[in-house]
Amino acid sequence: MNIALVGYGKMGHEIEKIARERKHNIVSIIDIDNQEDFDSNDFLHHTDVAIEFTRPETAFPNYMKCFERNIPVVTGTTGWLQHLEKIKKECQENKQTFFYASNYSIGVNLFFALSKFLAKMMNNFSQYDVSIEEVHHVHKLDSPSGTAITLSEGIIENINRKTFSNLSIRSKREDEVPGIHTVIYRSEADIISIRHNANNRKGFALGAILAAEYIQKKTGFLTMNDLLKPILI
Ligand SMILES: NC(=O)C1=CN([C@@H]2O[C@H](COP(=O)(O)OP(=O)(O)OC[C@H]3O[C@@H](n4cnc5c(N)ncnc54)[C@H](O)[C@@H]3O)[C@@H](O)[C@H]2O)C=CC1
Ligand SMILES: O=C(O)C1=N[C@H](C(=O)O)C[C@H](O)C1
Repeated sequence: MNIALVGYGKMGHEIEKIARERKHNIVSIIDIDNQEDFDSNDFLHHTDVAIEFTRPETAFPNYMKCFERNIPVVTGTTGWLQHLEKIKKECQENKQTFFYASNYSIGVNLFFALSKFLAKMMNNFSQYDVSIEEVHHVHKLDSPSGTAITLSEGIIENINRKTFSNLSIRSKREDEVPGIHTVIYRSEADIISIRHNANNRKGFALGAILAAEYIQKKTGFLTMNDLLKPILI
């Protein structure tokens, strides 16, 4: 598979390593200083997928640049969801290919499923109040994290008494923490919590490559639910 990396920061570098281990080719690397490479021969004619990890405000313009050139996109950038409907429309009306996950780690996606299952049970136990905590490195630009937003959606879908306005999400920024997410249920009598703690960025990078492999010859708006459907209960 021929990959273009859009964004060559912490995630871009990690994805490059895993892509090469899996014998994929990196045909172009586009960062802030070489935007003209969106019109290079390699990007236009030799790219099977663009893997985009940049910044909240640059993500949507980058997606549009890829769509204008009919290049499929796998992205993990968070903090751009105000544009979600426009992206879905592009996929539907112009047959573009777009894969987004707020978190590509397989472990986090198991954690999402576990959190939904717990929320479904907690719908019957109103003595518990639920909240989310997330901790990330000090360089993170968006808050709350994309992962915390996905966790909150899974909880709100399953607990009738919970809405976006009464579900508390606490965000902390500390040192170089790759990402910790905790869902906490507190009652007067006890506390139940479940946590995912990323040791490094390898799981995010591998998941993004798996998504890029998965979307080959597919069109539409795709997520980890599509990728993991055969293996998640
Ligand atoms: N979905 C997931 O599993 C994960 C998502 N992320 C998200 O991915 C994004 C990137 O994370 P990191 O790599 O840690 O950030 P980073 O700050 O290390 O790297 C971002 C890179 O994008 C470049 N960039 C800025 N504007 C650009 C533009 N217009 N075009 C191309 N490149 C541009 C920067 O120069 C930098 O090299 C963040 O939004 C973060 O929240 C991070 C880890 C996992
Ligand atoms: O910025 C990060 O680093 C991460 N961002 C994603 C998020 O916002 O949830 C995924 C992961 O937690 C790392």
